[in-house]
Amino acid sequence: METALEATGLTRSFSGIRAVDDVSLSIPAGGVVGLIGANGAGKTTFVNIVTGYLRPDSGTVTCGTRDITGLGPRRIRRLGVSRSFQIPQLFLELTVFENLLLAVRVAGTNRGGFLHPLRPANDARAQAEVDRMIGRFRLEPYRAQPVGEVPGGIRKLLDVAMATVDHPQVLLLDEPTSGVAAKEKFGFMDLVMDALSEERAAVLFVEHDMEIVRRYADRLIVFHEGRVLLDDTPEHVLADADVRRFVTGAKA
Ligand SMILES: Nc1ncnc2c1ncn2[C@@H]1O[C@H](COP(=O)(O)OP(=O)(O)OP(=O)(O)O)[C@@H](O)[C@H]1O
Repeated sequence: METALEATGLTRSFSGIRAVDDVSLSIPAGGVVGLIGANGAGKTTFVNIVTGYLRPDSGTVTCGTRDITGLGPRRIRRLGVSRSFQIPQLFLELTVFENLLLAVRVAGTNRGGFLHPLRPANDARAQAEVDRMIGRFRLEPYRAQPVGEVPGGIRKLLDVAMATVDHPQVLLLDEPTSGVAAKEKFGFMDLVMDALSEERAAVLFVEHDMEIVRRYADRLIVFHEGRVLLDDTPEHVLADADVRRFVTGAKA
């Protein structure tokens, strides 16, 4: 199967502590992979390295056949690896439409070269891409509302939509359901996963909610103290004694 993203031997220390320690993993094109682990296991550090927010001390990251190790976040975004954040990074005074337009400009793979993110909204292609995302993520009712006035769940959805503009090959979602009301989490994930599947993006999502990983991941990777403890089907991983002991806290 074609590989969308591959990390090999990634290592990163902070003050002598190995937050990510010789991690190798791959995400197949179109795959949906969950990443779990206790607090401090290195999940966010891994996502930050892959998306260019942190440099690794050693190791490589490739997207398709392209080596993206150590490139900056914008460059990596343009090469097809995108992310959302645990706490959405949005402009609260701007509308949903305007936030998406900024995301399209920043993603800026746009055939004509780089567009300044704050240029007036006058190019048809960018607006068409925004309209496509508004439809894909069912954001039409909120289109003209300032983001500061929309519900938290809609902000999370908008954050994922902003990460999805311009056809990324791989999306890394950092705790997509944190901040989403418990009764809305499945509806939220159904919408997100359907949209990402339609976009044919591979997904790696960091998640603490085991109901969510069981339902949406077709493979699960477990981090423990910066290393890959297990990489298998959700069924096998969630039944594993070490995973129960170190991560999920469930009794064997
Ligand atoms: N910028 C930093 N400076 C110093 N230490 C850091 C930094 N970022 C992460 N760490 C440390 O690296 C280790 C891994 O942290 P990381 O945030 O990647 O874990 P995590 O699995 O994402 O945890 P959580 O589930 O709580 O978000 C922790 O010991 C953390 O304290």
